Amino acid sequence: SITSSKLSNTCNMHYLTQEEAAALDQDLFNEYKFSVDQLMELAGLSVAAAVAKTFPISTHNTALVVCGPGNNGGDGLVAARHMTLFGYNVSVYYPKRTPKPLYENLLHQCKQFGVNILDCLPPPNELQKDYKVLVDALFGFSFKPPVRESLKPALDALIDGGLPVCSVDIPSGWDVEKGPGPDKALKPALVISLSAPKLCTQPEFLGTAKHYLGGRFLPPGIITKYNLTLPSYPNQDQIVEIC
Ligand SMILES: NC(=O)C1=CN([C@@H]2O[C@H](COP(=O)(O)OP(=O)(O)OC[C@H]3O[C@@H](n4cnc5c(N)ncnc54)[C@H](O)[C@@H]3O)[C@@H](O)[C@H]2O)[C@H](O)CC1
Ligand SMILES: [K+]
Repeated sequence: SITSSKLSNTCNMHYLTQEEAAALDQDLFNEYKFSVDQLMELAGLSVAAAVAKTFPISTHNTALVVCGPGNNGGDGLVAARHMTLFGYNVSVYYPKRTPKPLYENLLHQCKQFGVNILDCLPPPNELQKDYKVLVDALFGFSFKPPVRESLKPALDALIDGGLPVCSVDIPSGWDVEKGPGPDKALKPALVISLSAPKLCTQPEFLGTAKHYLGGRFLPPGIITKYNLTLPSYPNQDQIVEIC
């Protein structure tokens, strides 16, 4: 039945702690010799694929991607480029830029592909005028609450924009393990867990949000080491739904 397949898809899933997520990431770089660009490209591509599947261009052709200072923001820059290739009209808001070639190059590529880079954020109540969907690439698994003042307006835009939000890896502002705090929290419509889901993406926290797994790059040794029980990706797909 639908119920039992839903249970089998989530009940025995191993959700990562913040420490495990960081250790797994480090293993990919140190033990498996991946470069961050390689993984970010696949992560960002899977984000774009999940957004397009959930909010098709036929109904949601304009998107704003809000990017933070770390690799979660980098995934957002990659996703923005791929969404442009898919035909979306994409804008990026990237208020706190880290001066590293990786991010500078990704931003440069966005510009070359016709992504509109915003200097300032429209007030939350005006976002609905220009956009149909928001992508939350503000914070990922390294976030420690509470959010600092400088990035609060960016988070508030995602919370108060009145638009569906697609969160990259975790919903920004949430505790990576404990989920949304007692204060006003983001309520995403879609979460794309990258490589493996973190504790805050358990069904009790996500409620009715759609949940996809992306970042199809884990070597078998990592799956064994971290006891991961992940759904299998269909065919050549970059994403798989976690029901
Ligand atoms: N292994 C994988 O699956 C891969 C995932 N990727 C993505 O990388 C992020 C994690 O990236 P990381 O650079 O470690 O950190 P974050 O982007 O989560 O954020 C760090 C950034 O945010 C600042 N910050 C932290 N706490 C706060 C706060 N309370 N207020 C304001 N700012 C805060 C911090 O100073 C840093 O600047 C993962 O989630 C995936 O999205 C990789 O792309 C590929 C491999
Ligand atoms: K996020």
